Amino acid sequence: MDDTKRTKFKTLKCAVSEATINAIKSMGFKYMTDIQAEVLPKALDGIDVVATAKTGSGKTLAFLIPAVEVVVKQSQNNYQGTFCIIISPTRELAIQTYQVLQDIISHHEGITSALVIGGESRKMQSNRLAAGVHIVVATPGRLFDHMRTKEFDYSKVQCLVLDEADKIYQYGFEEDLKQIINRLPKQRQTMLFSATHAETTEELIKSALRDDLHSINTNEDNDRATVEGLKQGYVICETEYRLCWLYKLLKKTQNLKVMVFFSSCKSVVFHHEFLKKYCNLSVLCIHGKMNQTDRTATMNNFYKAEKVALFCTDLAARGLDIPAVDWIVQFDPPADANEYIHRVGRTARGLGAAGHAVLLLRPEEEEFIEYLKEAKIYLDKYEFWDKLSSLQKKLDVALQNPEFVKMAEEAFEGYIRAFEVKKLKHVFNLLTMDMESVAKSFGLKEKPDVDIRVGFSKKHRPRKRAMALLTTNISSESTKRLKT
Ligand SMILES: Nc1ncnc2c1ncn2[C@@H]1O[C@H](COP(=O)(O)OP(=O)(O)OP(=O)(O)O)[C@@H](O)[C@H]1O
Repeated sequence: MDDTKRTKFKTLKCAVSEATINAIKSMGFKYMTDIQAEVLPKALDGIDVVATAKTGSGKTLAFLIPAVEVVVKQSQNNYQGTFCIIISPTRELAIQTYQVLQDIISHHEGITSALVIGGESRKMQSNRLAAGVHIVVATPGRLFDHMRTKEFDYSKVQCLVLDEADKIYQYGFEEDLKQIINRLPKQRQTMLFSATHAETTEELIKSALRDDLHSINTNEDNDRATVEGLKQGYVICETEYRLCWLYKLLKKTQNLKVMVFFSSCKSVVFHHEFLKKYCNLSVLCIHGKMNQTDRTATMNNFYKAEKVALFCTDLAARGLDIPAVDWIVQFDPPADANEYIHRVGRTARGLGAAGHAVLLLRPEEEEFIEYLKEAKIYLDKYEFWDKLSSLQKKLDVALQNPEFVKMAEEAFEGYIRAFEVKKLKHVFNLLTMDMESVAKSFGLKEKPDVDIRVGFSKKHRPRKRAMALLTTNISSESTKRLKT
């Protein structure tokens, strides 16, 4: 859309304080994005809102502006206390939202805020909360911990924002969130934001929002699910050459900012160790097993970097707004279309932005492209490079280190386990997977001794049907193959 057809933030002057308008101006924004133009008038009127809009469409300001204005309205009354809570599914997203909030409130006098996330000092957070900060940005687990203490008085909360609502459930915070919602004052405004809509969101809407809510979905009118500025394609690669393909890609993109998605922490660790230490490439990594200090430091480095690759799990896929990411590489396939959308949403963000994405698939997985088409995601087929460098010598050096061998074996296991939880079993088929080739793709000469039928972690335990398949229906041949 050309800017002349867009609505200016200035038009909100009657409902938004001058300080907020000035803050938006200093952030460099003049026109509202579609979702902002739809949400802001309603939300500023105190109406409950459910908003679904593409990644990078500007949802953060669509809820932060009304949240700040709730506090501004209080300035005439008794100004002490927590009036707004914003809940994010991941610590990184909470940190980012908190930073944007600081940009807005820096133009206001006396509005206070706190960041309440896991991995950081409870005592310090508790002191901030006891002081009655106006706006709290939090992850659900830690927020609920504080709500069970006497120090945190949340009885004045008038506005609750649930950002990336479907993911809050998916990350296992369902119970915490239910308890939080039950404890908060019933007379409040609730806003729920997401880029994709999951069934669980419906349940949440029923339990947390008022009946006269306003529902906005700027995705519905579009004939494609991803943003216009994104050029996206896929590459078919034989399993055993996957690592060589990644190496070549990183060599070719050395002057760019790239995010590479993996399905397990262990896979991130293995690929990071090999490509950084043994291939001398410039690579960062982030995953859920790292401590919070390292996670934050890595994200800060990646924010600032102009050219580097970040290896990550889907922890980093949601909501993060990193400047100028050139390429999104999905080295391991996403679980479904929603996850695809969130991953590629880390590039081509904001009005008129551009970016690239590539999805790597094994030949058996090509049907996934049809499935994406049904979800209005259209990918070009990219040519595979005919020449890949052999990494065997480098791998042989690395494999002399027993710790590296352990990393490779764990990454192998992590890769397979990720398939257990994928819904599209006929596309991501564990039963027909050639485990020898998978082992080779982790540099291993032989399949490690991993029995994928036992020792399922709770999170990865397959549903009854899948378990029955694994234990009874499969032929002895495939049993042998599975018991790698
Ligand atoms: N009105 C605007 N004009 C121009 N750029 C904007 C505007 N509003 C937000 N942006 C920029 O667009 C980018 C994406 O915004 P934001 O992070 O809020 O997207 P989002 O919809 O929350 O995405 P996701 O679903 O991935 O979390 C940010 O860099 C932000 O600064």
